[in-house]
Amino acid sequence: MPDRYNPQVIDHLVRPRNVGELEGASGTGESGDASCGDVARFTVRIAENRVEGVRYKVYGCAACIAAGSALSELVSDASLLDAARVSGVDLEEALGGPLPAGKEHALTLVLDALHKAIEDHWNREAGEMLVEGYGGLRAGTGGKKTVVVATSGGVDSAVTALLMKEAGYEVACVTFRLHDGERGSRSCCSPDTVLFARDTAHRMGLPHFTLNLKELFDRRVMEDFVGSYAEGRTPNPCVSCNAHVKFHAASFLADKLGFERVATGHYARVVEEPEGATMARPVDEAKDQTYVLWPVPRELLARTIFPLGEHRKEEVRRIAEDRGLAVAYTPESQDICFIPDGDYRGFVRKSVAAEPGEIVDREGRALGRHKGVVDFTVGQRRGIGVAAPTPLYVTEVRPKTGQVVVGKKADLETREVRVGGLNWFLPPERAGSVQIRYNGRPVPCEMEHAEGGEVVAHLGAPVFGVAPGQSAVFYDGDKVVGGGVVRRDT
Ligand SMILES: Nc1ncnc2c1ncn2[C@@H]1O[C@H](COP(=O)(O)OP(=O)(O)OP(=O)(O)O)[C@@H](O)[C@H]1O
Repeated sequence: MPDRYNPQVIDHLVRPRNVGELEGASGTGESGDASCGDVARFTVRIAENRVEGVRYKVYGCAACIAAGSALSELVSDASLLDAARVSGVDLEEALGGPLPAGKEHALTLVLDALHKAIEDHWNREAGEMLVEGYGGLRAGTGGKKTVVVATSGGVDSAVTALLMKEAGYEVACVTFRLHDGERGSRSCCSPDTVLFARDTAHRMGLPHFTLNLKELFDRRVMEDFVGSYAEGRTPNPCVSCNAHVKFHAASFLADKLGFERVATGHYARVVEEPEGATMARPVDEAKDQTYVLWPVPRELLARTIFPLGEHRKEEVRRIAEDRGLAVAYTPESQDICFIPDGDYRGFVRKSVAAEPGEIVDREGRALGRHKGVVDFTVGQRRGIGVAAPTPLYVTEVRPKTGQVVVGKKADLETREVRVGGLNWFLPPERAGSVQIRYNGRPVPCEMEHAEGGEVVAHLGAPVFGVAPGQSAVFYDGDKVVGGGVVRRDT
């Protein structure tokens, strides 16, 4: 590492390019803060996926000023995809080689400011999509080999992007800012998920974009999660995210870039049936995510690729290792991404005022008191707080009266389930079995149509502890016929 600046750095210092603020910018981004000591600000004007104009300002060290200047030069008049592909290594090259020790952060700082400006551009383009979700759903034609890959900074999505690239696709990566609980959203200098995902994309030579979906995620996923507990339902936030957020946002970006397909690192397969695209269980049964993917709209599924559906998790890690991806060793993600400590009751309690109420048996006899229905779900055994000779289970939560009903395990037995909010990939008549838990086994079922477009599934074997709000997913062998949400009463 050199102990002084290269001539290229000095040149950018003496004659900084593109300094200032752009009039009529379509995006503005800032990175760094007073605690880092350096702040970089980029303004960009993007039209028809080209960077028509770029200006930057830096308050900070000489390395940051020179890096800002060099970056602005690299992306000026470039296609948006090329601009989003510029990596720290490219920038270093433009500056004549490595910066002196302790100055490398300049590269990350200015790149982050540029990417935030592009993110701001998308935010302005997206408008309502960032709050309501994307409405322009359509299938890809499958003609052009172009794909937007949703990358989260983990091994699965990184390998997805790599496999798509190796299959001859033109790939653009996108990372969504979903909530503040994720690693990152802090300063540019912290180990941030977005920075990591970007760096991973750049190391594969791929462009990377960021979309801020916090408001959409808050409305469609977190509020639903909290509200469900308050109403005595058992929500699945991954299902709501797949229903409204990830796939829609990836499709929005694909449409803006003129790309045909979208891909994620989910373990599932898309298969063609005479009726159209449907989903099937993946090769790696232990990683099967079809249970949480049922609400993906059919139009979107038709443009979706799940390359990991053909691989086992061990292979995915091996591919990452073989290709030298740093993500090869990232840990498995936790259950609920926005509750990193796993204390979801605590999370819900912060948002809803819990009212105390009665614990009763099936006949309505009071057995004790509780501090709020939000603390209970159907099937729960622990933490009921009532002594009994045989184990007690929560068999029903009644939010209106504040009652929690408890009983024996046998009382949890369910033989029929009413399901609404349905999304079908195949004709409902093809459903031969239904799965009602993420890690549950499918049980044979017969379907009866009910009022309001809902169905009642008559189960061929009893299922214990079915809670309203859970997903019920119908299968024909390993194919997903459709899915919906368990209603309170049959
Ligand atoms: N914040 C995010 N931004 C972009 N894509 C995301 C994000 N979170 C999840 N995804 C996409 O959804 C897929 C499944 O998400 P899940 O939370 O199950 O991650 P995962 O199996 O741990 O995958 P990974 O190893 O890629 O993090 C990811 O592989 C990725 O394609």
